[in-house]
Amino acid sequence: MTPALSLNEAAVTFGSRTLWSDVSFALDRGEFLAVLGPNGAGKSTFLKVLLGLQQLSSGSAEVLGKPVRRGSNQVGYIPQHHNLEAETPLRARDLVALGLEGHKYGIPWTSRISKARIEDLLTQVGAQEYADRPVGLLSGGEQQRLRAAQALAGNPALLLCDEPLHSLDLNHQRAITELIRSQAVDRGSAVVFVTHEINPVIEHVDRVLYFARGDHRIGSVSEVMRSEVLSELYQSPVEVIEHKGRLVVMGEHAEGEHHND
Ligand SMILES: Nc1ncnc2c1ncn2[C@@H]1O[C@H](COP(=O)(O)OP(=O)(O)OP(=O)(O)O)[C@@H](O)[C@H]1O
Repeated sequence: MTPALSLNEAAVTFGSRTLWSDVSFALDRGEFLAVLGPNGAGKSTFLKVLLGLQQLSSGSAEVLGKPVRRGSNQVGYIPQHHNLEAETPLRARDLVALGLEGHKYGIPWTSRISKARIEDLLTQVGAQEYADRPVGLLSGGEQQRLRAAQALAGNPALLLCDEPLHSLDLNHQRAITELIRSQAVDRGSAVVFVTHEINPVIEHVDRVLYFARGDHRIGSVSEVMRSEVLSELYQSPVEVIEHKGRLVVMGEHAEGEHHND
């Protein structure tokens, strides 16, 4: 079967800085990839490449066997959290409906099936009680739950998530994680999940892509999240400790603390 996503010797360079290079792997339908790394390592840029918003400096990237392009309805995206303007003229349920294919033609396509899908998603993210309120008046966490529902509304083959649990309380972290997991397992979407904290999703993760210092590692959680692997990647001592099923990574450095040129 054609992979949901494949990269071949992909690299992004800004001026003299190589953000990352030589990234080659394929992600199958139903696979859950966690993307980790310190601030500025290039995680969001990786998602931008897959959204067709950032050109590769070299190599290639394909979604469902075709070169990446902007605005593909096969790709769902939960952006990094930011608050919507207070006067945004949309109700919560309209924001979710925008995730359906029909919005491309101006008006959300609200057949009975799509209405049912929207109601279902609103329930799953716990947004029923504020479904008719203006989105700009909702809290950051409430808006974030709607963004997750919106990204899933079109049943994307590839779901890209940029820190989707940010600003959510524990209960809603679990609800959104479960929604994303079921999109992968029950509907066969590939998931690329950028996060600073692997523990909330660790049981669902098939592979980890870890960026640091212009380099990367990819593999299963137990292959990548090891002291010797991350110490080599950071080129300084990093210790990975497992405690009651949680991973604690000690000694990680922010990207700004070194120069990789
Ligand atoms: N268009 C651009 N031109 C120049 N530099 C850029 C551009 N886009 C991103 N960068 C730089 O590339 C680096 C990686 O940014 P990116 O947002 O991908 O990091 P990140 O790993 O997602 O970080 P964070 O964890 O802080 O969200 C940053 O230093 C950023 O300033």
